[in-house]
Amino acid sequence: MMKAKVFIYVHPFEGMPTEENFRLIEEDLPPLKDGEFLAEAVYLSVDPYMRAYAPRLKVGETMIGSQVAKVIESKSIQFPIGSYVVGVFGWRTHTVVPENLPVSQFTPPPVLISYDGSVPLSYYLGVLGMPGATAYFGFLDICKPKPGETVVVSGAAGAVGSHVGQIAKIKGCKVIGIAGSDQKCQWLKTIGFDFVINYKKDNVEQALRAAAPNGVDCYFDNVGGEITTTVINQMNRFGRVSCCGAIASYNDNTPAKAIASYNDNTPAKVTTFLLPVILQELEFKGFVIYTWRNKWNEAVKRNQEWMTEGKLQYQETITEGFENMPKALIQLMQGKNVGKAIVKV
Ligand SMILES: NC(=O)C1=CN([C@@H]2O[C@H](COP(=O)(O)OP(=O)(O)OC[C@H]3O[C@@H](n4cnc5c(N)ncnc54)[C@H](OP(=O)(O)O)[C@@H]3O)[C@@H](O)[C@H]2O)C=CC1
Ligand SMILES: C/C=C/C(C)=O
Repeated sequence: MMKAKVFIYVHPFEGMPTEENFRLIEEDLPPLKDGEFLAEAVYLSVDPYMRAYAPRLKVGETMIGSQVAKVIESKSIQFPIGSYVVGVFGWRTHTVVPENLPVSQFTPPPVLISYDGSVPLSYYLGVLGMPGATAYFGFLDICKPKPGETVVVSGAAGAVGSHVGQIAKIKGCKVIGIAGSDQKCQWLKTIGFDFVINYKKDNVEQALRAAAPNGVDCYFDNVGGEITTTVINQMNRFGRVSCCGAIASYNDNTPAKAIASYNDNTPAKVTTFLLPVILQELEFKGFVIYTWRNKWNEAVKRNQEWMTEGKLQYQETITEGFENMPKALIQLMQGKNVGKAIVKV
């Protein structure tokens, strides 16, 4: 009988995730029924939404997450043995998957990868996967950048942010990245960002005024909190804000704190960006990337072309060993990843 290693969510998060929030168990897997396949994880994705989403899980449920897996047994014509698949199977080494897995807002159906060996399989969890599609559609469809415009990206050295900044350069924009270390800022310069701000060291308000003396036209927001208030207060009329993530508040459990500044959790502070939204007539749009599920291939194809053309650089932070999933998530929340965070089984 096949056994799976599985991380379950055993203690609800309070603040930063800890190893105690999870327990590693072994699960006996049943034999396959018609229409099912057995997926063996090769790489697992480590994403901020895991911290944000997990409070919706019941204690004892499998942690949510996606993976690239190899089909090692199959009773499904759609998913033959030897093929590779990307699926939201959770933090598990092995999974029996029905080919018609129920779909929800955060759990798209498993997708076969047309894998030719030209890039590592892990890229399908990053630049050629969900974060790559997030950068592509979340920036182009919502910010609608024009050549010559000034674009600010927060969380700039992460999987999504580093990609958005490079698309903005491809589109002829001036790009300012905000990230949490000098090492990250240095890397952003090497991949083409025009200006960088280390929000842990610099005065963001002043540094942004210096980098964008004519104001900001597009803001791709990965973090929320005080950085967002600061950027929105420097936006030009008819500017566009793509509200992608709010990681600055993911470790706060109370809704009031979750929308307020991460430094000064007074709910009143949140109103300080509503006036510029109104007076500058800004477009402010939140999104969940799976809404673009039916156009996914457009992003994969374009991102692949940009990589081949040398216009899109990509970096991963890879942690070895399935048992290190909790550690990798904690490190991501601490800002220790550069580019896409991945666990190799
Ligand atoms: N709407 C959607 O459909 C999607 C949304 N997202 C969101 O996009 C954002 C980026 O995701 P992704 O690129 O995968 O993750 P990243 O690779 O950017 O990793 C997270 C980074 O966030 C930064 N960070 C952590 N805490 C804070 C804080 N308090 N304030 C500012 N920055 C912080 C850290 O970098 P640093 O050292 O710079 O602090 C850390 O490395 C997340 O908010 C995520 O939830 C992602 C995918 C889809
Ligand atoms: C699909 C991912 C969503 C967030 C908020 O990270």
